Amino acid sequence: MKVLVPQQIRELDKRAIEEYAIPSVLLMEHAALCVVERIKALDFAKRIVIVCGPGNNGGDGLAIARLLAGLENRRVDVFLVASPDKLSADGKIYYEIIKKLGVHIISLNEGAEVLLEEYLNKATLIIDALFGTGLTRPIEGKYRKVIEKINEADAYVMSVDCPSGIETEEGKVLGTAVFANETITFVAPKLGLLLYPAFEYTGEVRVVDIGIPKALLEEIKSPYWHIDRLEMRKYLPKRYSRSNKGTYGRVLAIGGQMGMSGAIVLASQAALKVGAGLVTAAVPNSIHQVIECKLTEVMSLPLADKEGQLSEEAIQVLKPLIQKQDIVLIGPGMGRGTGAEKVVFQVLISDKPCVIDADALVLLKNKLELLKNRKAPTILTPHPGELAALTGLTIQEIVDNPIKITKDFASRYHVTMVLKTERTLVVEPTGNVYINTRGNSGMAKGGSGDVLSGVIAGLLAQGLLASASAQLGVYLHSYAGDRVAERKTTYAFLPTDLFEGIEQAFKELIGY
Ligand SMILES: NC(=O)C1=CN([C@@H]2O[C@H](COP(=O)(O)OP(=O)(O)OC[C@H]3O[C@@H](n4cnc5c(N)ncnc54)[C@H](O)[C@@H]3O)[C@@H](O)[C@H]2O)[C@H](O)CC1
Ligand SMILES: [K+]
Repeated sequence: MKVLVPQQIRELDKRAIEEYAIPSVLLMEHAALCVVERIKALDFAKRIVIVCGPGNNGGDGLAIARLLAGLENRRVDVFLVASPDKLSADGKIYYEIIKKLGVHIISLNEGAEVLLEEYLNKATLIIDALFGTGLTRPIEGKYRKVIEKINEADAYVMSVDCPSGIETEEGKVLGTAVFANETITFVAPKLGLLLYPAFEYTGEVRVVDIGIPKALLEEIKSPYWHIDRLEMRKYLPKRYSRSNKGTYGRVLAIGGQMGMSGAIVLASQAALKVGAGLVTAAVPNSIHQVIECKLTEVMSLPLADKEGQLSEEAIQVLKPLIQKQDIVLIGPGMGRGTGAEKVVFQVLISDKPCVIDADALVLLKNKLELLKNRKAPTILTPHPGELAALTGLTIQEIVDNPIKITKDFASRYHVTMVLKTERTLVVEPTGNVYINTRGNSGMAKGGSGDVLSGVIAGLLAQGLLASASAQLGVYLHSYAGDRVAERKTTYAFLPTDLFEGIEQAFKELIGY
């Protein structure tokens, strides 16, 4: 799904009004209807407090109050944190209506906070309509107090368009912000809502259509996309009744070292698990026996070894072997010795599509020109630490600016990047950015990344484009993680459990 920045939402709004003659108040009414529809689905929402700010977000809140006022068994109280004569034009319309309807409105001037606290404590649902996309400066004074009171209350909090205090372009908290249980956002997901730290405030995000003409939405260009089920279904590689193992691609997975046999086992098994036809794990001789014991369906190959890591001599065997593969995965558990570095060089100069992970990423640092000159599709799967090693930036710089830095790297070296964080990004060389919102803290564990690189490699081997392999891989992996966490909690799951989760992820994606 397309993700937009607030300025684009304003543009859509303006064009809907000017080019389609849709009165702005109609959009507000539509937005309010969507929120009320959701409120009606919440049985506990009997005592509702709506907190309204001065702009159109507050206007939405007043429009919601009008619709709720007509419902039985729901008590509605409105707190207006603005003087009525300074409301937006549409907000004023609703203010006049609800006043006439007899809705209980409390104007929140200095000193009325005690009253607010009293009402919030009795409420079962708080509607946060203080600020939306029009927030321009840090929250201070009475607004800060109101947000603090909302956060202290026990009631369920539903934010209108965004949690108040969140800036919706970069996802920053301006001063303070509402912690919502859910956010109903209008028109499209706003970029900021998907990013850190905002996503810790939004709760579940629901996107609703408020009647902006479809043609306008389709026309508007955005480099940002949310990785969601509908899109991912389209990427599922085809399975043919008339096929054999050669149909689904050969993967060579290079990695492993003494004391790290698990990483390459996980990665190579993951490639097979998502449908690749034939997978070979190429490992240093000293761990080959161990690998043979651990692997059943994956083939293995011992390579020349020096002190438990791959040695330079491994290249003689690897060079012809790479030519027989459809794709190469390199890095999991490989180590960073000089032999490993030579092997990375060999893969880079090959004409095979490849997935580069873990230690191999760090070894790329002095080979960036080779990376840039590759003709075959290349996918890099760093976490911020590995990207820091690759770029010479600090981890903090990457965490503060993940989109820009990953985009710059992807376009400069013509590679598809998968930046692994709690909001994993897939970035194409063209600059398109795909954001994943699934996954959980149970996946922050050694071995998870190895499964991911294997999954992506297995999809790439089946003929998907690099970006599609990366997006679908990230989706399946994080979806699997969420299913596993449901069964085992985020504490007690192991990356090997992801294999079972991947089965569920496929089933639900296919629609079994
Ligand atoms: N197409 C749509 O998506 C529609 C969205 N709607 C809603 O409108 C808001 C955006 O409304 P806008 O009036 O532009 O902004 P806000 O309501 O967020 O507030 C602006 C208001 O607040 C003042 N202000 C800004 N920052 C601060 C601050 N830190 N402290 C105090 N005051 C502040 C600013 O000066 C303005 O006066 C969108 O989110 C939707 O909820 C429409 O209802 C329908 C179409
Ligand atoms: K809000």
